[in-house]
Amino acid sequence: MHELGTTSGDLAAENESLRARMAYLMEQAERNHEIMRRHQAFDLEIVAADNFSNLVSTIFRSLPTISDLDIVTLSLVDEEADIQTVMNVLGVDFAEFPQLHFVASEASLGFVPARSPAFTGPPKPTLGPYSPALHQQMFPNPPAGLQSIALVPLLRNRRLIGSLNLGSLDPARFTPSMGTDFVEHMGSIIAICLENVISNEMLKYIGLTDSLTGVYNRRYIDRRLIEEIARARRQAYRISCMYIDIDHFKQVNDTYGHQGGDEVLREVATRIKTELRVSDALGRFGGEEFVVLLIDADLDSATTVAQRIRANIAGTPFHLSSGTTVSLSVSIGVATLDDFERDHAMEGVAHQLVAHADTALYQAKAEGRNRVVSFD
Ligand SMILES: Nc1nc2c(ncn2[C@@H]2O[C@H](COP(=O)(O)OP(=O)(O)OP(=O)(O)O)[C@@H](O)[C@H]2O)c(=O)[nH]1
Repeated sequence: MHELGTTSGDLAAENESLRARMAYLMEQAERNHEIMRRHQAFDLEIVAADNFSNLVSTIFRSLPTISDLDIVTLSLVDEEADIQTVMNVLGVDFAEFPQLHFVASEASLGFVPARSPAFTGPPKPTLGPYSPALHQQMFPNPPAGLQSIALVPLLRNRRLIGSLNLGSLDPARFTPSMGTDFVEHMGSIIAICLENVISNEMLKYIGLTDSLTGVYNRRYIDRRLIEEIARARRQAYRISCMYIDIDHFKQVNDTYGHQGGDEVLREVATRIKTELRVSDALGRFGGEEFVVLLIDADLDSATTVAQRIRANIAGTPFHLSSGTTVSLSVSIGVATLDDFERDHAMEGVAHQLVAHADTALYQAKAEGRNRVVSFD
């Protein structure tokens, strides 16, 4: 009897403990389910991001919340700074993303020893304590009290494209003994999304720019002009246009060959750009003609900028890679949008603005070249 009583008491206690364990497991399962649900929602969100800015801002905004992290940063390999060039042209403001930085090589991410011919397998995530000396590059502005970190390699076709860097104030959040499946999965989705948006942005860039000089092409300038006219009307500011043509460019080609001509075109584009504001847009309209849209500039200020460009080109000879030096000049026509044009259709106004600048350019050529003429 006594034994039986003890046994049923034990059973009751065991039952109780099993129930508690069960409840705990259920709670865990629910929590895991919730985490999975949030991560799936995050995956969908980043897959839907249609450009570079949207993708990185989603990562930096959502990942700390859904993964309960204190800092998330991203290091991207950009060997020739192509990604940065393209994103700059497409208007990405990197100042908005202090958690994003670029490195010049895969090796500088630290996953692959710099000189390691023996390296074969893909790099694995690094989990463990945060060390300011080791992780300064990944966390340039770490939160106070950062304790543990996970550096997750971003791989595409066995190529390391970057590193997703996660940090926590909790020392137990990432430890070397932890499994890495979860962060690897996260890294692989982010890597695919990054590669996709970067390729898309590259295509966009190619469609809008001139491959020889890297400045915008005519298609972009035509489209941008319409947008700027609409904005200028709403916000009541002036836009002006410059038509620039290199004088006697045919002689450059005839004397120094097509390659010499191409070098001159690149250098002219670079010099024009140095005289412009970032809000202005420079395009090559084919051959040796460039067009500049000057935003928030009246005829006087546009003419002043044009004179600076003319003086820059005429004042400093061009050094070609063959060792030859060429002296050049440009002729520039300048025109501005007048207030009365506000009532006209935008396409017509855009066309007229460029045509006026072209007429002024024609006059500059007729008057002897190396000069600026304003349309009035
Ligand atoms: N190198 C190079 N030359 C080009 C390119 N596109 C057009 N050209 C050349 O640009 C020259 C334009 O010459 P023209 O239109 O006669 O004018 P110009 O010699 O500059 O004379 P003015 O404009 O009257 O001062 C031609 O020789 C074209 O072959 C290009 O992409 N690269």
